[in-house]
Amino acid sequence: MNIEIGQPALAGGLKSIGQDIEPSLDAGNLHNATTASIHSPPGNLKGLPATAIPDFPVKVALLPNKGRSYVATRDIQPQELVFVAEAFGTTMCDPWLDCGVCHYCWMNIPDRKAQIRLPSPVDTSCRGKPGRNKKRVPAVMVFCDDICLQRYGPEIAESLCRVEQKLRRPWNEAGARHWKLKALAAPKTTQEGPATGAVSLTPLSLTEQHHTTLIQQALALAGSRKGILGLSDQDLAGFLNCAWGALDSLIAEQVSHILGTEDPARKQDSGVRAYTQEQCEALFPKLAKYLLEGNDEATIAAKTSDDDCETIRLMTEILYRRQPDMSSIAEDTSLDLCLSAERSTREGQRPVCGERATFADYCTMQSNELALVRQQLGEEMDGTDEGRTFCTRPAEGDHSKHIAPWRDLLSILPAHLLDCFYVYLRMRDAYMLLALEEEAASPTLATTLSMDNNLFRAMLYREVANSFGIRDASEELLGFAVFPLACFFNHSCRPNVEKKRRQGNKARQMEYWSTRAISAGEECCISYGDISTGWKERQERLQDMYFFTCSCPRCLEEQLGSSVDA
Ligand SMILES: C[S@@+](CC[C@H](N)C(=O)[O-])C[C@H]1O[C@@H](n2cnc3c(N)ncnc32)[C@H](O)[C@@H]1O
Repeated sequence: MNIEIGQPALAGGLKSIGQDIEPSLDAGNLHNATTASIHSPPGNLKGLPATAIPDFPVKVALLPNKGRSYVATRDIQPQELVFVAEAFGTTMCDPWLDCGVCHYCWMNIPDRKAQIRLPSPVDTSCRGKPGRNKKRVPAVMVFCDDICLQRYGPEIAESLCRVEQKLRRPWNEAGARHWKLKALAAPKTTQEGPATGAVSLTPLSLTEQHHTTLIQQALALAGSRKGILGLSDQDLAGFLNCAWGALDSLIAEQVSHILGTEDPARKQDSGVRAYTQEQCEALFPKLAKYLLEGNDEATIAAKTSDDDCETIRLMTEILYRRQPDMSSIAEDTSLDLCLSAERSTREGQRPVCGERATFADYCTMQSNELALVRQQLGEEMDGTDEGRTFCTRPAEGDHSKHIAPWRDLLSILPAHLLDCFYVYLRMRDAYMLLALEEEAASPTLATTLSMDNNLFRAMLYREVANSFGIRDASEELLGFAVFPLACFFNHSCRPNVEKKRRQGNKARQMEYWSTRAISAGEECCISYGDISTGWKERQERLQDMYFFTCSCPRCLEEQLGSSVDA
């Protein structure tokens, strides 16, 4: 097996391929940097062979029009090991989950008899309500042996299987009827007058606002699809914060109805459950039905797609691996996306090391939210500005008139965002049901799986253009992995570094080797996938998948050649 940077995992799921989109603020601020600044040298190599990389050869620099990049701290010889990184989050493609590829080391399992399959045939983890039989669930993760399972983390593996089980539960019309949306009008004070466009971008203040107020604010920023495409980076981030904030506000409102927490008397009476299992199971399907189809007559998607499950598995693994460094990242879970470029620049100055990555390192990676939203919307519009139309007839018996403002917003949102909403609702549904099952048994689970839109987006849009495809010897794509500490290797069509996955029990580690002599101060680049194609094809692919065009010496030569030929 070898590994190469590949299509972002979302390419198969939420992301659909597009072209010719301007770089966003997330990447843009960094790209516009005018001076190259070289940052601190790397730290030690805890957990990795200390002697492997003497006199650490690379450090992070901020390069004009390229963002952060690794550059050589000294002359590097050909065939030198320059960096080692360990995977932080991984996700295996659906067809491979259950068929002899180890979830820890990604190798074919030589000894099928010794392999470990999770969940075990009788699912002891499925606690459910007292009196319910323990269910048999399909195996979704396979490990070579107990060593691989221990290295991966048995608790994480078990939880992933349980999340998967919830994700795969069917959402059906009959089930959704167990919950009627009980949306209330926005408080009078916040409804007065149209929004001015001066939107507060602080997520904390957003979460406290009523969803209809947030919708007004979003629509004041952009009332059409064309309007969204025309927004500055700052305003697009504000628009997205309002749209996502409205979704969270609506979810919080519905959850508080179900849990009875809007009623202080019921809240105090903690011994009595204010909700039924059916109500809880119906909540998110109902929301999806109203919001994403916008039409009470339509049917809801019965099951989460395999691709979306892949994305959610990756995020769930990251959430679990976040635990040890959660305290240091507490502030960052409510990221203001507008600040992400500034954050990234600042954090690029931290020492880079070969240590095991943390969630903070994950958040240091470049977010590609604005670039992807623009790309997807531009492609979808394809010259027209027509929104979707929704059935506006209120459903009988439902308090849907307060949901109606959603239709104005939903009719102009990029389809990509609706797909993200759907995945988010699926994820929140799975996490809520698991947390309710576990409320007595595992108080930590609710904390681990607590999720809001800021955390979801922080994880989702950093995976985009930063994950590596994992391929076997025959180039079959097995899955994706994120190596946050290696994410500063920029692309060149004439790379001077190549990556090789380690073998055996270090197979989650990636080595980066120089392919030729590199001078001190020179940029160290890998190639993002296939570079055997022609200049035009390469540029289209890089723009499409990574939001930039390459201007390496080879590209400049070939571009010149093609214009001379023409
Ligand atoms: C894996 S990240 C590399 C680190 C990134 N430069 C940063 O500051 O976080 C990939 C992103 O870096 C930028 N990038 C990589 N190679 C580039 C190049 N040759 N020219 C311009 N931008 C590049 C693109 O924005 C791309 O989406």
